[in-house]
Amino acid sequence: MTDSSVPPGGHRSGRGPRKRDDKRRSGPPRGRQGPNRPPTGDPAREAALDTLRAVREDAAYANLVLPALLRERRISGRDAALATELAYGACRAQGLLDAVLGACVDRPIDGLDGVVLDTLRLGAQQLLRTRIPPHAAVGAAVELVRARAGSRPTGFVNAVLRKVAEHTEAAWVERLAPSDDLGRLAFTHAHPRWIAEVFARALGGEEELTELSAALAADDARPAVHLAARPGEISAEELAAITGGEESPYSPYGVLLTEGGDPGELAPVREGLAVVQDEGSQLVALLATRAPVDGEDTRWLDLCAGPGGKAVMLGALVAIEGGTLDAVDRAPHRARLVEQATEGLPVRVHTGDARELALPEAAYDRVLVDAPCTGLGALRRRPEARWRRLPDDVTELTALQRELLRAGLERTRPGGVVTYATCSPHPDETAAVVTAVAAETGAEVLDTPALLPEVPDTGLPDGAPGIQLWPHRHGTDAMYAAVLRKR
Ligand SMILES: C[S@@+](CC[C@H](N)C(=O)[O-])C[C@H]1O[C@@H](n2cnc3c(N)ncnc32)[C@H](O)[C@@H]1O
Repeated sequence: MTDSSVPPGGHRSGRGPRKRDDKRRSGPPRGRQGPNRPPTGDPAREAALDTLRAVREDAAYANLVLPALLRERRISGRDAALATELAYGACRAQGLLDAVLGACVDRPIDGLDGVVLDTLRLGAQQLLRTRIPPHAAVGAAVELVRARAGSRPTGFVNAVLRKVAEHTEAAWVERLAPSDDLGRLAFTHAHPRWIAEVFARALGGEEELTELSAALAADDARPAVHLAARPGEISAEELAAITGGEESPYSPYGVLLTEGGDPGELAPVREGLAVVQDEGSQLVALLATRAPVDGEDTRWLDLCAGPGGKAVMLGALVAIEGGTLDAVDRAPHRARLVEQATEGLPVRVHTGDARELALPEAAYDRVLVDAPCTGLGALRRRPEARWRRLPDDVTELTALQRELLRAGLERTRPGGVVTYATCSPHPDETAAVVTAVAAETGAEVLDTPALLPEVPDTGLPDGAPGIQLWPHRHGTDAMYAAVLRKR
């Protein structure tokens, strides 16, 4: 199970999610523009528009809304691919599209009617970031807004999109981008400036603008889909042969899918022999098993396990050792997902706060703390997230991250190891947490890149502890991990 398939419920996926929204987010959008509107004969753009509305009005997650909507409306094949490209593309590029639209409209675009704004974003996305011919993009937008809001806004939508079409994306960037290098790169690759600053810090400073440009570009592209073979059940070679994919470059369990389509429908996934999981997550689970420990190595603990992607791999690997894994999650629905994902493995699932749960102290040989984080390393998978996250989200999370890492160390026996991981490269959530907790507790931070020697270029700048994976370097999410030994 990838982090992308995670039903959002933790802190990682979106700003201040309200629990009661989870159900609504996972279903197709309803309401004014819901099922009763007249069809336009353009199911792909209608689905994309409904997704943008749900994201804007309900703070929904595009990667949950759209698939549900495609299923419900039985949209498949080319229409499904087009709906996905347009909806996710418009969400990803929202800041850039809004800047261009703002230059074409003589009033603040925030004040526009919601349907009109969504239609304009969708139209601008097609004009600037796809190969759809301009007349087709503008015509489709006009028909869409006519079907949703009547004929009144059609002239306005037509006129604004014609202005957008006067320049290419590159020419708009030339006109509108901030003049400083970092601001320009952020604008060019449709990222908020603060996130570009965080990436620059994680890469070692603003001097390295070529690498920052590559990082932002890779983060703006759709991610590849990887499967993880369940250790002991099927090899990556067999899985690749069955699925027509390719063995992943680094993970011995990984398969890169080369064909489109719903990976959940593949036979090995349906039969529980493989899960959809980014190669970076596979490498973090693998890393957690790498540092040698003296003596027994059969009691493992996954303190933040939901929805269970890494718990499946750890459970399968500890089974081979004849051991057991305790898996904890605070959110009951995510703990249930861990139970489902690890069925048949020697895994006991506990629901509760990892900081308080009555688990044995100083008892585990290996512990994984895959902490809730901003998810800035998996923005490729959450199309709208980069515009929803705020710099302040980090402060709230780092206190929890430190407490969870401390809780992990308390449960570890002397000589045992704890792997701390985030799917964020934000230095405050990664090396800073590890350095502070190691100093407080006396834990030894191990040379983590040396534990994963087959993956190149994982070291952090200035000798900071841990490994950092990157989409532009490794083709994975930007996962961070560090291994500590309890003294
Ligand atoms: C990054 S996700 C874990 C992903 C998981 N390891 C996987 O590979 O599928 C973080 C998880 O921590 C859980 N969580 C947050 N605070 C927690 C706490 N205090 N105790 C236990 N779990 C917590 C969230 O519910 C979320 O499921």
